[in-house]
Amino acid sequence: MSAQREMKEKNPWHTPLTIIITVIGVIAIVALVTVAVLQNRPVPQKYKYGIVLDAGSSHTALYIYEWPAEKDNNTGRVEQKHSCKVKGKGISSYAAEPEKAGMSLTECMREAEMQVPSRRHQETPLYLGATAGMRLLNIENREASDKVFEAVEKALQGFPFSYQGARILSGQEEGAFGWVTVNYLDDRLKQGLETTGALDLGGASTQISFVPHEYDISESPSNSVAFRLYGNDYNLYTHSFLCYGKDQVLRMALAHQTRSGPVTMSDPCFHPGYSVTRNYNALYDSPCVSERKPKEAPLNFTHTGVGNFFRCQEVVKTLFNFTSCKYSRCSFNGIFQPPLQGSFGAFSAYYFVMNFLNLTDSSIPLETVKANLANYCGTPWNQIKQQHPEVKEKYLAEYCFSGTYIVTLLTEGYNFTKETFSKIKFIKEIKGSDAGWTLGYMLNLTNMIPAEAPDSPPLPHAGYVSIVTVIALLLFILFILSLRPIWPKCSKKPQIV
Ligand SMILES: Nc1nc2c(ncn2[C@@H]2O[C@H](COP(=O)(O)OP(=O)(O)O)[C@@H](O)[C@H]2O)c(=O)[nH]1
Repeated sequence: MSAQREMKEKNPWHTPLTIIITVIGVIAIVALVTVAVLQNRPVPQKYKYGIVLDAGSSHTALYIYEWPAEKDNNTGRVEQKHSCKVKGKGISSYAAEPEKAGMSLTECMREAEMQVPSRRHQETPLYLGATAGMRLLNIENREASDKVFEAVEKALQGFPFSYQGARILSGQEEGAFGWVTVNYLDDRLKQGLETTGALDLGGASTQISFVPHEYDISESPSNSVAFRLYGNDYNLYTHSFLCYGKDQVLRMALAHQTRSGPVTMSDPCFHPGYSVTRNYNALYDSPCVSERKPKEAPLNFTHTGVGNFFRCQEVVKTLFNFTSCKYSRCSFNGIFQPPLQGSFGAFSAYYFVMNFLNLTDSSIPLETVKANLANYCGTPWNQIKQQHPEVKEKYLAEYCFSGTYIVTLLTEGYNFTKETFSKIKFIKEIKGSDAGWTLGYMLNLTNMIPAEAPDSPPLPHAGYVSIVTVIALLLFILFILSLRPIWPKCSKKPQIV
């Protein structure tokens, strides 16, 4: 009994100093790990927002973008949260009644108020960018264009967002920002990968943008945009062809075929059996065709379809001028274009048309695309209407023309061959965000893409916590080992000193 008590008293583990040191050691380690975990735990995500209105020639669309609030210092990913198609036509069509241009935006703006949390309203930038429709109105009637902008500004300022202005984008900006959007969404910029070219087809203009190999920038400075993004330099070639969007090019095709002012016109770009009455004044009411208006023409003409893809291609080809080129090489209309490079993303009306025609699959050879179009154009109008009762007649009637124009523009205009044609991907969106200039525009205006690569933390959160835990455990084991001289000896019999 007394020997046992003596053993207890002499057990070095039971000295008050050892107990205190052990307890402090354990508490310190637990505290260290807890602080590391708590400090670095993922907090519930908070977002910031930006709104861009794309005032196109045929319609206006509103896009809401969001990105993690704590990472707006250039590292957070910006994504499209919501989009809204404004009912009615593009703002340029309200030249005669500008207030209605402003009013037309109200419904989508109200949606935006609901989509963006109210505590973020005041800090959310709101931009409106107008493209070729307003470029044309500005050429045609400057005063009317200014009035439309006044009405739109007034309407937008009535909403609680941080209004940053409405302006017409230059064709160069439209092309370049479309390219930024596609490559940003594909993560090509941050990773410094080879970039994808961008092909955008609107109603009133069309853009081509890509980074060429060995491009001599001095040849045509107006077609070049230099960027430094995430530490990489890009020399982008871009060109916007005003009047070569699909609605204006259709006007040009109709103008070409009615230049003698006939009463009836047979059009290979429309289906056999198609027939509508068109008004000469309405057709020629655009700067893209106004100079071609026949001197003498009746009020109306009957537009009938013949449905012949190859003859339609001949009509479309007459709209491109291949005769003069003062550069080493040109696309058409005397515009410089370096050799095509790499893969391309084709969006906007390229996608609408090719998707309707079931021709978005890049593995379909160019020859098959043409054969399918020839077959489609030759199908009687009645049959087409029966097959697609859900599609708006205006769109439906024009797919033969638009498809023929797309193929002709790409091959004859931009010089895509049967090999390079397969490098075009017809896309609507990338990772949930629509392809188009709006995202690139906002990223640029909010400085969300830095010129230099941002410093990234050396370790991700999980790695950091694991390392702290492992080090803490090692320290604890080391501490226990350091107490070895005072460990009790291992023996069956209690040792009595
Ligand atoms: N088939 C089809 N065409 C569309 C649709 N939405 C727009 N478009 C057409 O696509 C073209 C692009 O229009 P828009 O963006 O307003 O032109 P931009 O301002 O010249 O770039 C126009 O010819 C529109 O008629 C759609 O949902 N389906």
